[in-house]
Amino acid sequence: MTDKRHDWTRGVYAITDAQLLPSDRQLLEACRSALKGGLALLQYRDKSGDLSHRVRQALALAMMCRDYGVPLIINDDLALAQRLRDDGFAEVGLHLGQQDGSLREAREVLGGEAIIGATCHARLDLAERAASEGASYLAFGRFFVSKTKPEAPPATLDLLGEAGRFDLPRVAIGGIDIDNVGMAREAGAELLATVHGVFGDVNPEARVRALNARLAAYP
Ligand SMILES: Cc1ncc(COP(=O)(O)OP(=O)(O)O)c(N)n1
Ligand SMILES: Cc1nc(C(=O)O)sc1CCOP(=O)(O)O
Ligand SMILES: [Mg+2]
Repeated sequence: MTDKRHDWTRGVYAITDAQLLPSDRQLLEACRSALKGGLALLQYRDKSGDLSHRVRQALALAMMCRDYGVPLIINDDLALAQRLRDDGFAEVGLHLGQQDGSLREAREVLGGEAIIGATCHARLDLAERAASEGASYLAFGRFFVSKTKPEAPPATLDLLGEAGRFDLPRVAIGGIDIDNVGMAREAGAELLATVHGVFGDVNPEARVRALNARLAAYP
């Protein structure tokens, strides 16, 4: 029998953006389009602080992601991830940056199976710590010029090769797009995370397909 479980550890990791997708309708249409293109992971990233808005949008995305068999990752907010998991969305995970609370605590709360990612910037010491605290993947960046977060600290691609020693999926983030996704993959990133590379276009599905086609050249 073939194993049809979704492999979230390789491929395109799309991240939503409230400036690019301000309404519920825009967010949901764009995410459905991106999911049709074939995502490994989708992250809900919303800095509004409006709890009811965030719960409503995250719940709608969790339902949609379930239909496509793609894990939804909640940015920053352990309580929201926990709430969705308590509502039966067992595929919901969490992404934590360095200022977003304890990874160890998140692992305890969400359990051993949850996908929990960690921002490591350009630092292997942060990666080492995240790995020891139970991270499921390690995110490095920013590698290229980012429209979403131009102030993020820069990183160089050789870092990705060095991070292979942690034996966890490596995420490359920051300005990832069609012109450089192959370079980031070749340098060692299994997951290619992008906001503008997917949602900066009227046709996210076509963007994801194009990114996946580039990645297919690197088995
Ligand atoms: C996959 C991925 N990698 C890095 C980040 C950045 O997280 P963080 O440093 O906490 O910054 P914000 O996204 O919260 O502004 C991410 N979200 N996803
Ligand atoms: C959210 C985020 N974190 C980054 C980091 O380097 O930690 S770069 C970034 C923005 C990614 O958006 P885009 O694909 O449009 O550059
Ligand atoms: Mg954060």
